[in-house]
Amino acid sequence: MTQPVSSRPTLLSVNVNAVAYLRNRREVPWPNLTDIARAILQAGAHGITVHPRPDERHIRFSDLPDLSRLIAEEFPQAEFNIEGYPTRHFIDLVLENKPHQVTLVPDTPEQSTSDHGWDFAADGGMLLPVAQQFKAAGIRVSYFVDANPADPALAQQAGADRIEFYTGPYADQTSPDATGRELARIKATADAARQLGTAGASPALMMNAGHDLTVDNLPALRQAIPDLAEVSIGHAITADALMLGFPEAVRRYLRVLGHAA
Ligand SMILES: CC(=O)[C@@H](O)[C@H](O)COP(=O)(O)O
Ligand SMILES: NCC(=O)COP(=O)(O)O
Repeated sequence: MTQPVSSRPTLLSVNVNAVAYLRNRREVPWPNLTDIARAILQAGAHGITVHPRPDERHIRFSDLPDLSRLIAEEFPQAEFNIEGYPTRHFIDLVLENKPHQVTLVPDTPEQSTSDHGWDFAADGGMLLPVAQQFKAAGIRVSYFVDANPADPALAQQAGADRIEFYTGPYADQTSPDATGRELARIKATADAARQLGTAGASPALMMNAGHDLTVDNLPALRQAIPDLAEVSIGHAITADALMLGFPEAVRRYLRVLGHAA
């Protein structure tokens, strides 16, 4: 079995959907999404994630140019990651706003939040030309996947540069046994992704993770996947920020992810 390469620190991308949700309660421009994203990046986070949904219930399509410009002009080393289902409108939004990474998620418009990864047997044929279009524009493609060892190879066939583990089933368990079983599934899927790097010409698939991650459930996840490249975290870090402020909340997550912060 291919061993994890190293236990390098995992990068932190902060999802600002929840901040936009709060702003949208009123017809006022605060909390200001750009100012919050700036504070997050100044505190040391490595990137900003947004998941615009078709009803614009949190991220508005008009937020994307502002965030893209903030990163390009003030934090050129940071990563902008846009998540979503690849409708024609979403594809155009991504191409216009040129993030470093697009994470394709199989959510239907009415879904309240993400709750599963791609079914590559059903959707791989549709996804490949979409991935090729993004890659031709210089945008890295990541697919949201369930913990299933068959999926990394299928994701790669569908054009993936990376996969993002859907960590809800791991994070949301309440018994240690069930948590351990979910973690073992993620670990087996990570092993399968690493194997792709040894299978010949195909490059290794790097691994991201996200959904319901917290300072409490991250350490075991990192121990299971020492080469986890990036996590995107929104709901829990925003909850922490309400108590601590974003700069201190970001620094707490950075410490848990192996960074000196
Ligand atoms: C893909 C994923 O797990 C996150 O993007 C999550 O779904 C955030 O979306 P909401 O903020 O709309 O719940
Ligand atoms: N890709 C996952 C993400 O961006 C944030 O998910 P959550 O922390 O809000 O559950």
